[in-house]
Amino acid sequence: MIEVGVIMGSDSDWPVMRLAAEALDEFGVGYEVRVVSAHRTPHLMLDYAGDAVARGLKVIIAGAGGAAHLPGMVASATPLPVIGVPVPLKYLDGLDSLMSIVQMPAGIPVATVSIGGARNAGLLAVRILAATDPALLAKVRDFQESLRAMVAEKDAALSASLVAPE
Ligand SMILES: Nc1c(C(=O)O)ncn1[C@@H]1O[C@H](COP(=O)(O)O)[C@@H](O)[C@H]1O
Repeated sequence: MIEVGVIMGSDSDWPVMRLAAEALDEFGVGYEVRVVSAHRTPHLMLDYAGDAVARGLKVIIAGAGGAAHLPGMVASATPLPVIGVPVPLKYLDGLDSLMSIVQMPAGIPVATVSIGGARNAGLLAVRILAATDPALLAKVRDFQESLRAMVAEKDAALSASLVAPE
């Protein structure tokens, strides 16, 4: 079952956006990947956003670089939650993408993650779905526990590597 749409303004965004897909894979969440651009394919973008609910999508992750209008425009044309990923480009280090995505006008929310933060976008989509899916929620809890265990392990290894004071 495809529940998440992972879309991006260009295939050149894929090296960043694949991190969202990998996170969804880890949790067994079904998704599709599409190149959709508000600037280059405005009619496709409106069709994609307009059909998303009928096609069974629950969350859309939209990544774009530069003048990144895709996440906000998709959010304006669908009632689904939209997570925006600012993709860093050669110039301006992704600050342009961040500013383009994060400062939405009141009424049209986009949940913006950090610059290049596609993994967190995938994990946030999982959490949104998990709110109404007890089995997925249990997986999120297990994942959180694995993070806690990882930190505890690193903490113990660091402590053990330090020379004890006289
Ligand atoms: N920001 C947008 C939009 C949009 O917002 O509609 N469409 C493409 N782009 C971005 O242009 C950058 C360069 O694209 P190319 O590499 O194809 O020239 C990409 O990061 C893409 O997300």
